[in-house]
Amino acid sequence: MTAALSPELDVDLLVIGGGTAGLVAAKTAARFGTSTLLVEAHRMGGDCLWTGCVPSKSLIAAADTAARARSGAQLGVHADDVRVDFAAVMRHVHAAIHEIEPADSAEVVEATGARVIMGRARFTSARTAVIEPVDGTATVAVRFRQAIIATGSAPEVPALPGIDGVEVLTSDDVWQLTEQPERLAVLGAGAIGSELSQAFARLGTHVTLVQRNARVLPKEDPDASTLVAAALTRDGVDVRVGTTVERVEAGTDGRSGTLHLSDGTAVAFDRVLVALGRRPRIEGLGLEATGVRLDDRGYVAVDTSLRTSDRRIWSAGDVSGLPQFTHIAGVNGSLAATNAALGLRRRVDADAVPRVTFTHPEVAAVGLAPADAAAAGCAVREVLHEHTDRAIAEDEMAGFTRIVVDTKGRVRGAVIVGPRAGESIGEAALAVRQGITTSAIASTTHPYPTYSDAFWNAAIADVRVRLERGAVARAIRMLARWRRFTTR
Ligand SMILES: Cc1cc2nc3c(=O)[nH]c(=O)nc-3n(C[C@H](O)[C@H](O)[C@H](O)COP(=O)(O)OP(=O)(O)OC[C@H]3O[C@@H](n4cnc5c(N)ncnc54)[C@H](O)[C@@H]3O)c2cc1C
Ligand SMILES: NC(=O)c1ccc[n+]([C@@H]2O[C@H](COP(=O)([O-])OP(=O)(O)OC[C@H]3O[C@@H](n4cnc5c(N)ncnc54)[C@H](O)[C@@H]3O)[C@@H](O)[C@H]2O)c1
Repeated sequence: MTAALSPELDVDLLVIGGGTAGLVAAKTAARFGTSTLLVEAHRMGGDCLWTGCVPSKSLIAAADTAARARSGAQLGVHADDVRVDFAAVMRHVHAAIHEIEPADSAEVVEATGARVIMGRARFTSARTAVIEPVDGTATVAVRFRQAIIATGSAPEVPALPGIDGVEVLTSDDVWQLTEQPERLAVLGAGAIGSELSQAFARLGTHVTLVQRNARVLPKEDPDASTLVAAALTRDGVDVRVGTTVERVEAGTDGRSGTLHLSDGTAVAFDRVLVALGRRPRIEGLGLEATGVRLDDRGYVAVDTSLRTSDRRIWSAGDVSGLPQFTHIAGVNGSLAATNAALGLRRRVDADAVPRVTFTHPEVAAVGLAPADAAAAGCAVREVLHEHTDRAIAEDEMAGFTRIVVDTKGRVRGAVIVGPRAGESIGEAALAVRQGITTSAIASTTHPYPTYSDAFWNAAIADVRVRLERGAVARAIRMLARWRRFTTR
């Protein structure tokens, strides 16, 4: 059928997907003067805006407010009878989405010179695609010189025995809840499971978190996992690690039920939220008509310049199999567009990419992990937040700032656990990216009292160690002796 269509649009660059990666890619290319077409099948803004970062951080803001009010007594403030109005919390969540939505709109993209079509795109060859517009109007055929696949990822719901009998929640639809579940079972303690378990518990839901791995947030520093697990437990989450779901027994309403776990225990729930990872959104994309190959996990395989195995097709964002964060989607969307539009071969930055899990305490990391420091010939310096005055003042001492430093004194990585760790990690990312030394950081006055002075003090600790050994130490001692001698 599509073979009979004559091309109606001829563009330099076709961008498929209007999430963060696609939006940034289209705007970048259009600003270069490249004729650019962005196609979005559902909603401009993608997952971050509608089902990801924005709603989750808005829910977390409400949950943190409730938790702060409840723990105020420790600081002498009694906010008795903290009451959560779940419907109002969800109104806040949706208000935040709608406040940000205009920034990701088709109008904003079109203002850069790109064209936007709301529709589903499918490749018909390595140079052509068809678009089925969402408004049901006639299919549009497109000829392109370059294309960027930015179709994102979707929640993975594994075929656990019995799960089909229950209407599960995922990060796609949990935002449509109108009633607060009394008992919520959360499967998976990665970023989504940990953030949402804590948020729902702080809002008053009884949450059971089931994690196959031996610890929550297994991709993070083990000490961060320990602190987050303790915080989840303190917030009332029933944390079950090292166990998995053997069978789901559905209740009569199709939503509630019982999880039968591999450790022999059972968990009754009113709703169950599945947060067991993501899968690439490539169904119906027509990749078989192109030379695009997939990696062993089924994601679009790209080289370091984000080019796929089809030389005219590039990919950015979650679907490209790189770490799934909005900032990476944005940076790589820009990079793919630059390479595609200008014929450059700029490379992705894999070393200095920060990530933050917005639990309380927040867990932020960048670069070389402390656990890998010794093997790389690096040292680890640490400041416990029990020695950070701002943390003491706020009664938030469960946390630490750890930096990884190479033999030349350059910061190669950092892990920060504590309130506002996500704000502090930016400085560490700059240091890692630019090869900044601990002495440069130590000689930069940081404001007091802040959480970021823990990063400063970790750098100072490293400088102190360096000054106390080897030639520098000998030179300092000689200078001091000389000074004593000359001022006798
Ligand atoms: C609950 C949750 C919380 C998160 N929190 C954070 C956070 O705090 N910080 C962070 O950095 N990251 C966070 N993330 C991850 C972040 O949301 C993603 O990494 C990011 O949205 C990926 O952007 P993307 O452009 O690759 O894909 P998406 O945003 O998924 O956009 C892809 C778009 O492509 C469209 N599309 C798909 N197929 C087609 C087609 N054939 N034709 C046309 N259009 C198509 C889709 O409709 C979609 O709009 C979170 C994710 C979740 C689920
Ligand atoms: N703050 C942020 O930046 C943020 C927030 C949310 C999501 N995200 C992104 O979204 C991605 C997906 O998040 P996610 O949490 O769905 O996936 P994930 O892969 O991070 O975590 C899934 C967890 O489920 C566990 N698991 C797997 N199978 C299981 C089973 N059968 N029973 C029990 N546990 C099982 C795994 O051990 C793993 O820890 C993240 O990797 C991240 O890139 C980022």
